[in-house]
Amino acid sequence: MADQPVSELTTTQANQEATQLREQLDSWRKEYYVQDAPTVEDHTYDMHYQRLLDLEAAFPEIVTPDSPTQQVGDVTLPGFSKVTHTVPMLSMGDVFSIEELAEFDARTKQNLGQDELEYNCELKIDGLAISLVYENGKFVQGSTRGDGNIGEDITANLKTIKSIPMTLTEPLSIEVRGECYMPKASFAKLNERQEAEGKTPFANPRNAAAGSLRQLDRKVTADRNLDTFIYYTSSFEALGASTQSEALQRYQELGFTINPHSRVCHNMDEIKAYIDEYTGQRESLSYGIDGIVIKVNPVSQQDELGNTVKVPRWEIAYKFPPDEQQTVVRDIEWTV
Ligand SMILES: CC(C)(C)c1nc(N2CCN(c3ncccn3)CC2)c2cc(C(N)=O)c(N)nc2n1
Repeated sequence: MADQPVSELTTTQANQEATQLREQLDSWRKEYYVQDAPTVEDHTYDMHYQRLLDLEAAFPEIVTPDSPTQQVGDVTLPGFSKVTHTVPMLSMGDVFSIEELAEFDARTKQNLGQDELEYNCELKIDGLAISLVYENGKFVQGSTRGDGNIGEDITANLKTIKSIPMTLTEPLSIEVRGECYMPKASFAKLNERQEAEGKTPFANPRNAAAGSLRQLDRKVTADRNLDTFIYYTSSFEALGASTQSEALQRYQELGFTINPHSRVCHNMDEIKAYIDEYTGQRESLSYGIDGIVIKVNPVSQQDELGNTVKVPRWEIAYKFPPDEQQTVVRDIEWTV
């Protein structure tokens, strides 16, 4: 039935197929949103969702109020209230080769009318983005990135993470962002326990961190040994920093944990050296990284470049090739 054109179906047939689709979609949503362990690609989910939309459009009488098509917007888990990010949490443009990175460098120089730029290079931590809000130096709210505009309030869970300060060293009212991640050693221990208890192991540290953060029971989160690196604030004026590298120092002074491997680079050669160094160190780091983030260092130039609808023009993520091809791609790169 599923591949029969909707126009050839009877109402009964459409209703039967729609009911099956709703059950299938609901179970996939539960895997994705509740267990953080999806078993199908987004594309598969989207194809079935579109089929249900087509059926319900052709046969409006079969629509049910609990149909996934009737739940508007991003589904938040029961028990987590929504948080609207006052400054949207943008995503990141990404490139997969040094050549594309050189194009980003050339384009950015041209946009700024400069022939030399200062970048801040950072490891791209493989965790999930969080937002932390402080009022007069007190932690008041924490949330997930969600869809960039609306996330889930996970304040109680974030309070169990040792690297998140409840009080800053200065009474600032700021919102900061960073990556919450699970160290590799904690991930291995957690999966041993999952298997020992007959539970499904997590696919990777990122899923484990997401699943641990979005636990309704904060005691479970507390037991997962999560950690954070802070890298951004939407309240730059409150910070008193004029570059990304100075801002990182300020986050540390305020009591946050920052990643110790950031480096100011002045040209593509220095950026390439940084990428090569940390491509080689990847396995030895105690946490997962999936690339390098290159940011224009002066905030004034970041503001001048601005953002597109989805991503800042002043930063790019260089993504490592997927593990299985890593050695092959790396060899080719060495001959370049
Ligand atoms: C604030 C900016 C936009 C410059 C920014 N955004 C980031 N991200 C955005 C996209 N994010 C995202 N997440 C889920 C879906 C789409 N985008 C996840 C964080 C950064 C992530 C890392 C990292 N991982 O180590 C980092 N050192 N710096 C970042 N800087």
